[in-house]
Amino acid sequence: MAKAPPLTDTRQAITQLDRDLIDLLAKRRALSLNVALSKESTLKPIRDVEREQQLLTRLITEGRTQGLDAHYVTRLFQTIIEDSVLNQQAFLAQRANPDTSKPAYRVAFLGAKGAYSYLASSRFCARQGADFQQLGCGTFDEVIHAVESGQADYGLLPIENTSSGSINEVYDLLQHTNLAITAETRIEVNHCILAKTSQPLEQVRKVYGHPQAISQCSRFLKSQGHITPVYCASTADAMLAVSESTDDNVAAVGSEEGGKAFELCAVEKGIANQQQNSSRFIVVAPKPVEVPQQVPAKTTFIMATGQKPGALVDALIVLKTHGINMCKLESRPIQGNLGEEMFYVDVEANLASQSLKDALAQLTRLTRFIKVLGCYARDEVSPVHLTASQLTLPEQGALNSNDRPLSSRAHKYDTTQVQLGVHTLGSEQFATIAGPSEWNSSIQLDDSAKTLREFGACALVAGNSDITEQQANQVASVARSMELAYVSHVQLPQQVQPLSLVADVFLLEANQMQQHALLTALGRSHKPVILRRAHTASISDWLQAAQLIMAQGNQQVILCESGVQTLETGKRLTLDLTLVQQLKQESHLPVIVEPGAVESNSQAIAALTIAAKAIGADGVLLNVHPNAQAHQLSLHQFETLQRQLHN
Ligand SMILES: C=C(O[C@@H]1C=C(C(=O)O)C=C[C@H]1O)C(=O)O
Repeated sequence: MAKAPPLTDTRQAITQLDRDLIDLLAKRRALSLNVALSKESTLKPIRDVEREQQLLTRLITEGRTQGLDAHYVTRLFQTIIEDSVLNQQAFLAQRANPDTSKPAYRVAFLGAKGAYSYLASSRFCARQGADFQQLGCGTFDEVIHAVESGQADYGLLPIENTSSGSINEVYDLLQHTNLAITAETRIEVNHCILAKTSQPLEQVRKVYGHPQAISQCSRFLKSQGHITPVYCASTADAMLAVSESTDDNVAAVGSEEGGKAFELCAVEKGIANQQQNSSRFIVVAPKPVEVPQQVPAKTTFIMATGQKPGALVDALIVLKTHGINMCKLESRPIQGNLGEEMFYVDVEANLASQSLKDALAQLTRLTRFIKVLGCYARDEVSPVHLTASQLTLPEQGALNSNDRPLSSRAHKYDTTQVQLGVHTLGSEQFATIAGPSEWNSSIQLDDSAKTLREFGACALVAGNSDITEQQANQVASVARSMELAYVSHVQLPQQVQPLSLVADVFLLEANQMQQHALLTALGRSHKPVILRRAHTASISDWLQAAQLIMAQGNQQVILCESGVQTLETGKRLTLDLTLVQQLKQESHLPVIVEPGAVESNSQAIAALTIAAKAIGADGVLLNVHPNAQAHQLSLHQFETLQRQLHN
């Protein structure tokens, strides 16, 4: 075997490479400011998605020749591009507002070093290229006062969190200040349990935290019966309380990064109810700013409509007729005017644009009160997404698709039939694949499987993609004893072969549809694959993913429609049943639907299942559990549904 070079030498070489990377990144950033300057004179928008797509596609191809994975290259460059866009925006915004530029900003925020507001403030200053002079405050009121009195240049206030929602106190304060909103900034919130010493979680007795932080982690904290939550005025206060406590078994809720300011260590990470948890902050200043037209802008205004029926609708129609997109609407009681509401509206438009000027003029005629709180640059760069075909390259040895995709009716006319236990999927009969996503005991799993079998299910699916090998074996043996096919989740390419020994069918999560290596490995296996459509993928992306599997040899692909992302805010999905017909015309692959992915209500799940059958789907995938919760059916509801389906 070749001898490894000395560790210190290799590390030195890596350190040097990292330095070069930093140099290169700084050079790239400087160049992007030149681009911003040309866009300033040509009035071209900062964002150029087409250029980003070309750039990513080229980098992916180049990366591949050097053995770098497409997703790795994409992730890296999405981050680089995000920085480049935000940096260009801040640069042009400063040039448009030269009097705001200073070498250092005094920023007032809630709490002290370590708080999320502190992290957001320092990020805001860094983006503007200014030093951060911190002015920690005890309340939101004090933050506003610090800016109004001239003690601070800017105030930073959290306005909403993806998990706990809007921060009412801040909305209420905005009604009474003359400060303007001049910027927004967003930070990822990664809540941890922070203690003075590294210790097992079981030893922690008390957890200090800001009420917002505690509510964002309510599920985790409830599951830890031995921990009592204690409210503090800010996250920084919570950390301070822990660092000054003589009791080692108290802890704080906060970010790992913030905890370092108090020498606290994370004894548990990722404890928020929502995996993706971010907070949006607004920046307030004495004077409003202008946003250059090349920069995507947002404007916030408040209005009180009359109390007659439809007054709010009338106001919103004004935005619609001027082609203005509203991205947030919040209402708060008007203090002192019982029963009256003030509406806070965020729109994606520049205050300098004619359409917003006209809309606001019309609104002043309709409302009893209206005031613009500010216009500022949008702090959001949604990453460009490449299609599956851009992310993948044909593999050597793979079947050549020519111009007839392997999934198409042009390639094969007859519907593909897949054997699932005793059932033939793709035949005239509608198939039911069902099972619990979790179970408490093997008796419960056994009983569930028995009912499912008795009422016509042909395959058992249990657990989720985190299922352990032991659990998979348990489900497989229950399925076998009931003559049900075992549908197994699979996450990684290396699991495909060992799981093939127990699984009858593989099931992919929607977000795995674009995982090239996994699809390739499944294409080489001999077990049918249920391919869920990614929630943002088009039909052609979906069939491309099927092509990838089929090109490796495995022709047994089942398409599973589990909803596409709508244009609604949040993560709302919609299930387009008309698509089943379209798919069945285009493709010979069997199609099943998963209504529980988009509907939480059991009656709606049942109705969608019946509709799916009526429209020609080959089967359904259902989450069935003895103690059914949202998105699930109880065993009894399953039984009723099956009777309806087979009548
Ligand atoms: C730098 C530019 O501006 C933006 C940033 C890009 C980048 O960092 O590569 C690419 C396209 C634009 O969205 C550009 O237009 O070239």
